[in-house]
Amino acid sequence: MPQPPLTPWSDEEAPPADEPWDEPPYDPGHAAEEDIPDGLFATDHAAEAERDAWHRNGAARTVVDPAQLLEGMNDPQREAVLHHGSPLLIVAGAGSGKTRVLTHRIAYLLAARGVQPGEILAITFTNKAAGEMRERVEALVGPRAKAMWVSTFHSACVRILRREAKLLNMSSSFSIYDSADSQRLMALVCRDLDLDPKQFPPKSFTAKVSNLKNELIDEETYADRAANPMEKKLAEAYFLYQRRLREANALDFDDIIMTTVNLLQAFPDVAEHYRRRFRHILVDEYQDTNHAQYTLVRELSGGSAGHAPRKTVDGDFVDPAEARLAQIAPAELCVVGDADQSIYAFRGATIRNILAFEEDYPNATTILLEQNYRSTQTILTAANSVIERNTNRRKKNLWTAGDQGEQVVGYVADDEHGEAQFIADEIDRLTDAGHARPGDVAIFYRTNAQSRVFEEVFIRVGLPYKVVGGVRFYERKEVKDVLAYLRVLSNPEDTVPLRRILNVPKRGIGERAEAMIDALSARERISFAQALKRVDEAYGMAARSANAVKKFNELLAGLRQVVESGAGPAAVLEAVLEETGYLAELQSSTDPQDETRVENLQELASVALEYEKDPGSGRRATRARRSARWRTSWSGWRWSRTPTRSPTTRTARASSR
Ligand SMILES: Nc1ncnc2c1ncn2[C@@H]1O[C@H](COP(=O)(O)OP(=O)(O)OP(=O)(O)O)[C@@H](O)[C@H]1O
Repeated sequence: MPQPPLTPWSDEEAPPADEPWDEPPYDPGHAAEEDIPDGLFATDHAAEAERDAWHRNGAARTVVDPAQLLEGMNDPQREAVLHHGSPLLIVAGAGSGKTRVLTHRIAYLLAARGVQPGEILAITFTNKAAGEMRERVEALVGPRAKAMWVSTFHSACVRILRREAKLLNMSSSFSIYDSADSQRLMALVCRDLDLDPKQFPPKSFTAKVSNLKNELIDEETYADRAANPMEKKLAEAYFLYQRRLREANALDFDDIIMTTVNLLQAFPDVAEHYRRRFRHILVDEYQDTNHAQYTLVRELSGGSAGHAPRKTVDGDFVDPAEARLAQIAPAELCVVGDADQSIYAFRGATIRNILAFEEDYPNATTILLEQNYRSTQTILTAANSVIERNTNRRKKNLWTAGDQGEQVVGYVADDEHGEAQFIADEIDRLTDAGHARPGDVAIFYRTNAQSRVFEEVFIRVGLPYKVVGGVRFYERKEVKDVLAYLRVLSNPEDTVPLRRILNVPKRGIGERAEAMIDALSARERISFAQALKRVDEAYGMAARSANAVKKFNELLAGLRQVVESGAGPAAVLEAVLEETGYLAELQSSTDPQDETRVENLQELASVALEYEKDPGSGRRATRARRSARWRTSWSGWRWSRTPTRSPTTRTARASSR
C-alpha cells in the first residue's frame, strides 16, 4: 500500500495540540476500516428504545434510578443536572464537581428524559479527559455509553469529515498532519517560493496560518485582505500550503475544525443530519475554546443569536436548502467552564466565549458552582484573593463546608537557591517526621527553566525527584545543543557533539555532506574534526556545502579565539548563542515553545555566570545581587537587535562586567 508523504495520524489517535505525540503512527489500512457502525446515524430511535432494556446476550441493561443520580448533590449541582430546555452555562470553580455534574447530567438524560445515547455529543479538550469522562459515564449507565460521542473536538470532527469526505472531494482515508508535519510542509512551500528563511521564517508562517485557521480565515479570504509585502508573501505561502495538503489528500490539525465548520455551513442537509442526530451537546472547558471551536458548537447546536438562516425581504430563505434546517429546534446545549482557569489564550482560546455566552444565547441560564470539595477554606481564601484581581471577571467565590485547615506558609527567600533549599529542608522535615514520602510532595514552578535550581539542590542532598510532563533541565534539546558547542570548544576532536552541532542551527550542511566528510575521515584515517578542515578533499561535495563547512570552521575558530582570550564560561556561552545565530533563530520564532527554550538558555547562562563569578563555596550571600545584575544585562542583550559584534569587542565587554 503506498505510504502518505509525511507522517500523519489516524483519526481517533489525533491528539489535541497539548498532548504528547506518542501515539502510534497512522495506518491507512486501519483508517480505511474505521468503525463507524452502519446504524450510527439512523434516526429510528423508537426501535432502539425497545431494544434498549436488554443486551444482545439477553442480559438486562444497567438500570439507572434518576433519584439516585441526584443523591448527595448540592443545590446548584442538582439544578444543573435537572435543567431542561434553554442553553445552560455552568460556571464551575476548581474542584466544585463539574465532571460529576456533567456525567450525572448525561446519565440523567438517559434515565429520566428518554434521551438515546446516540443523541448525545460530549466534547472535552484532551483525549485523556474524553477517556476519563467516557469511563465515568459508563460506570453510571453501563455499556449504553458506547453509542455516545464522548470525544475531543478533533476526534468528533474527523469522524464527521471521514463520513462526508466525498462532498469535499477528498478520500475518506485522508491523512492528518501533526504540527511537525505541518512545519516540514511549510518549509518546503517556502523553499519552493524562494522565500528567504531569515526574512520569512517558515516556523512563523506555520504559526500564523494556524492562527488564521483558528479564526476561520481561509486562504482566499486572507489573500483578499493581505495588504503589506509580508502579508502578501504569507498569503502566497498559505495558498500553496493548502494546495499541497489537498494534493496529498491531507488535512492539518487546524483544518480539521475549520473544514468541518465550512462543511456544515456549505451543506445545509449535512448540518440538518447532525442537528437531528445530536439533540444534546455538552462542552467541557468552554473557556478554552477558540473562535473556530465556538462556531462549530454554534453550527452543530443552532440557536445562538443571529444564527437563523437568512431570508429575503419576501420572507423566502436565501438558500432554500436551509428551510428544513430552520424547522429543527436547537439542540440542548450545556457548556461548562471557568474563565479563572483559562490556559490556552496563546493558541487562540478566547474567554470571550464564556463571558459572552449570555449575549450569544439570549435565553441562556447560568448556574454557578462555588462549593469546593477539594481544599480547605484557608487555601480557597488565598486563591480567591489572588484571582479576584483579574480584570473582566465574573464574580465567583469558592468556599467549602470543610475545615478551615492549616495556615498557608509564605516564605520569602533571598533568591531562587534559597527557595529551593527551603523546600528541600521542608521535605526532609516532613519525611523525617513520617508525615510524607518524597513522592507525596508536588512542587510547582512557573516556567520550565525554573526546575533547574530544584534539580540541583535535590541531586546535592540526595532527594529522589521526577520532572513531570517535562524533560530534565540538562536533557532539554536546546541545553544539550549549546553544551555541545562548549564541549567542542573545550575538546575540538570530540566527534559526537561536533556532529550534533554541525548543522544546528541549520546552515546548509545536510546529511549527504556530513556523510562525505565522514568518508574522507575514514579514507584518510583522520578525525572527523580534521576532515572538516580538509573539506576540499572530500569527493563529490557540492560547492555550496563545502562553503557552508568552511564557514562553520571559521565560526568555530572565532569562538575558540574568545576562549583563548581568557573569557569565562558566561562570556563564551554568550558568544556561542550570538555567533551561531541559535538565539536569534529562537527569538524570531512565534512558536511559544521557543520562548521557553530562550528561557532555558537564559537559565543556562545564569549557571555559567554563577560559576564564572563565584566557583567556590559560600557564594550564596552575593547571589541575589548578581542574579539581579545578570537579569538586567541579559534582558538588554536578549532583545537588542544590534549587529553582531566581533569576538574581540564582545570579550572586552564581557571582561569589563
Ligand atoms: N456534592 C458533592 N458531595 C461530595 N463530594 C463531591 C460533591 N461534588 C463533587 N464532589 C467531590 O469533589 C471532587 C471534585 O469533583 P470533580 O472531579 O467532579 O470536580 P471538577 O470540578 O471536575 O474538578 P476540576 O475541574 O477542578 O479537576 C471529587 O472528589 C468529587 O467526588
